Amino acid sequence: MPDIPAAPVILGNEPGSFPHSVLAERHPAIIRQVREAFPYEPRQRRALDALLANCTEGEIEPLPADAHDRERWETWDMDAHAGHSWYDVPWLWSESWFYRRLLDAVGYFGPGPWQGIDPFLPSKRAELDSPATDGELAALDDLAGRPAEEQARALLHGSLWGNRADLGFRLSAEGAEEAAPVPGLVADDSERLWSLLGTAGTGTLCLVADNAGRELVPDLLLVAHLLAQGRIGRAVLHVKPHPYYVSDATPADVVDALRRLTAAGGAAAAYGRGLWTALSEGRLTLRAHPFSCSPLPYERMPDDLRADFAAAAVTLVKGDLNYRRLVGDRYWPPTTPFADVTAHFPGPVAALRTLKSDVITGLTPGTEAALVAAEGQRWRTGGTHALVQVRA
Ligand SMILES: O=P(O)(O)OC[C@@]1(O)O[C@H](CO)[C@@H](O)[C@@H]1O
Repeated sequence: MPDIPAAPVILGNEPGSFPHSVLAERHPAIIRQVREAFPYEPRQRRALDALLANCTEGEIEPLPADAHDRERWETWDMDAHAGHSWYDVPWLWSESWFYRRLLDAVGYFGPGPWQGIDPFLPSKRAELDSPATDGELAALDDLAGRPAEEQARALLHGSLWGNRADLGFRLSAEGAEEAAPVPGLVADDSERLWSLLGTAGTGTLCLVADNAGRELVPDLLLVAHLLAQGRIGRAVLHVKPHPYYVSDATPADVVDALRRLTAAGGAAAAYGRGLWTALSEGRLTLRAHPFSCSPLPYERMPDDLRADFAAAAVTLVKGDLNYRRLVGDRYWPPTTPFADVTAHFPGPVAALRTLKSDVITGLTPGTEAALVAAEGQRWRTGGTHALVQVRA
């Protein structure tokens, strides 16, 4: 690891800051949304009310002794943070804790009849079934006639900007898409990414997915294209083991997306069938590692996950949250080299992300200055800029 001075870890305790607004406003809005989405029973409603009070005014309370994942959370710093306000521990930690406690409140971990029912399913399904998704899938018919190179670039672009389709983000950023119709890339290492993916590859691509629906669909299309073109021999798709950050993709969401593709007809269905076959033949593998929902940076990933990434020709890390976990959720000076903050990662890594939180690295001084001159600090969180950053 290069000797880079540590930057301050982001906490949520500064009123007026973006992290504070997530804890004080976004989380209560998510609780309201979940309450309305299902006919939850009185016990669950009481638990959601208790969570609302606890997450906004209370202290972190350790998981009960019989919780199925208590030991795991102990290794994930639970005891160190217990007794503190949600605002005073690392923001990354508080956010993960929120989703863990929300799933408890609705009975997701069971036992009981609500076990395994995804509280975010209605909003995920609505997005997957939307006319916007129809339009995106229909556009694949035109793309199918273009040269493979052009298809690959279009699909990479789709996967990158698909990251704007994040349902939690939309709760507090309505209108962001309209605000910047031609948003810019603040860093673009895509040529380096293509050189890692070669033209005749037998290697493995790991794709660490982010959101379901309109982000996961283009991610899957990209994987299907790379497999079909022989640029990779195998792909491993890392998704979340349980619902998380509202719209994050789980194995069930992958199945929904594949059904959506195969039912769409045309080129979309051909992609869908290709992926279906790849899964059944073991050329595409799903992984739902517990660490994917951990409140910690990837620097602390366990050995089995490290081995997965080490074996990949390249790991594509999608989205804002995964970026925060990849580089460390810290107030880095924006010109801190991306290669330095990702030196811990066990293989070539590429980040594809729209900017939705304060963390940023790898900018040139000129780019940072131009962004600040045009927008103050709004470019960091507005979701209107994106990046492709690669450490080979
Ligand atoms: O990871 P994603 O889906 O791109 O974004 C997740 C996100 O909406 O949630 C966090 C705040 O809760 C921010 O990091 C980011 O804005």
